[in-house]
Amino acid sequence: MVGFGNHFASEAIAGALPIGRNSPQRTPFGLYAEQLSGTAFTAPRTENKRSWLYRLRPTASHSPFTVYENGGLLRSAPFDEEPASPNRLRWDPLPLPDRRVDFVDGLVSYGGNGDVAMGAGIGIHLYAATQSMVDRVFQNADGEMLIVPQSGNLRVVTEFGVMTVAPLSIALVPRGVRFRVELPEGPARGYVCENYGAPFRLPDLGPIGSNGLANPRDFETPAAAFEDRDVPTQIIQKFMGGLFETTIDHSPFDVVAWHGNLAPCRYALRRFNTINTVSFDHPDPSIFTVLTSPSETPGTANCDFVIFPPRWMVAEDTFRPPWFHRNVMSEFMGLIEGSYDAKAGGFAPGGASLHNCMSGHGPDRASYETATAASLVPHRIEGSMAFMFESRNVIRPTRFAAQSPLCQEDYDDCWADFQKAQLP
Ligand SMILES: O=C(O)Cc1cc(O)ccc1O
Ligand SMILES: [Fe+2]
Repeated sequence: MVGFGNHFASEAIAGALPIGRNSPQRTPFGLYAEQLSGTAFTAPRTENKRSWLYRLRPTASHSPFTVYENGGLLRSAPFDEEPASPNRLRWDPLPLPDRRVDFVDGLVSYGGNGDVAMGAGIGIHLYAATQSMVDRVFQNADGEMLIVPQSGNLRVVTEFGVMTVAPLSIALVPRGVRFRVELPEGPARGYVCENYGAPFRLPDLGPIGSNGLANPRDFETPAAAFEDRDVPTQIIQKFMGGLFETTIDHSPFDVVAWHGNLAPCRYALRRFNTINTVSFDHPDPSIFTVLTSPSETPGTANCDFVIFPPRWMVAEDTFRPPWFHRNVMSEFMGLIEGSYDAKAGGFAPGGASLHNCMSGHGPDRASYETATAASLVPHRIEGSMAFMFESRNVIRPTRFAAQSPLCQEDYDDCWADFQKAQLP
């Protein structure tokens, strides 16, 4: 079903969805009606998100959660394992584990900001998984999950239905929605932005007008699909930064029908309507925002999800790659495929970089030299997809990220030995 944030109605069995009311005295087939809220009941109508789920058994029926110790590298805000540092960081790609690890156990946190307890900030994770989740599901009370596959297809089974998500697509799973990640074609790797703050939404378009960037109808939400499987199923819940587990005696993907505007969706990044200069100068990358999680300060995002898709570069008398800059916002970047126009080397698909508040960065020396010498004919950037999680607050690396051998010790060298400008 298409449309970002639309009000959908879907039933996997005809007649399962109550008509004209949410909670009739007796529901069709004796299904259990359950409301899932994504915003406060009293949030303004334009922001309000909730869905009604009609399921074989109530979610409420379960025994207490106990601590889940997976010894893994998943961390949460506040990110205070390492002292804050203004240094620029870049990482080689995260290798696939040589053992059997699923999506949940394969999450490795690189950093983040804010505080889960305050519902503010983000957690940034990479995943590297070699096996499907089997009879276990994940539920995140701390935030919604923006999943950015880099290699390997994911089959994301959710309470609302099933989505196949391939590299160059993203999936957005709302806070609290249970899901299971299967790897239908083998190992998978990618990035996750765990958003503790306001749910991601489409950015305003201002003078761009009523179309462009990510168009609402290109977001796809699965139709209702359910499992009627009475097998022990482990629920792993992330709550206030910790992982907890309980086991129920059936699949929680037992939602036969649902309606509402809170639901998972996927989006193919190649559908992005990239808008850029047709005259001169390199515009600010906000022109490439796919989704934004606003903060309380207008125009100052808790997180922007920004992509750098294939596009024509036509700017005249312009240094075309990203310029040198110092940004009040903090920038975590990843690369899905190809190469990035500000970095001639060292930023590989599956790798990552972090340029925090006021840290000088920009084109490396090789990119600078190429771009200042290039003939400014129309040029197409092809086969490349970088992205950025850009946040109003400093992104603190985890101990793993700061101390891992993947962290490139020589990153600063890419900006060494620029020739001094020559005055007349
Ligand atoms: O630092 C980066 O590479 C991201 C970025 C890209 C761009 O086109 C302009 C500014 C910016 O921060
Ligand atoms: Fe930048």
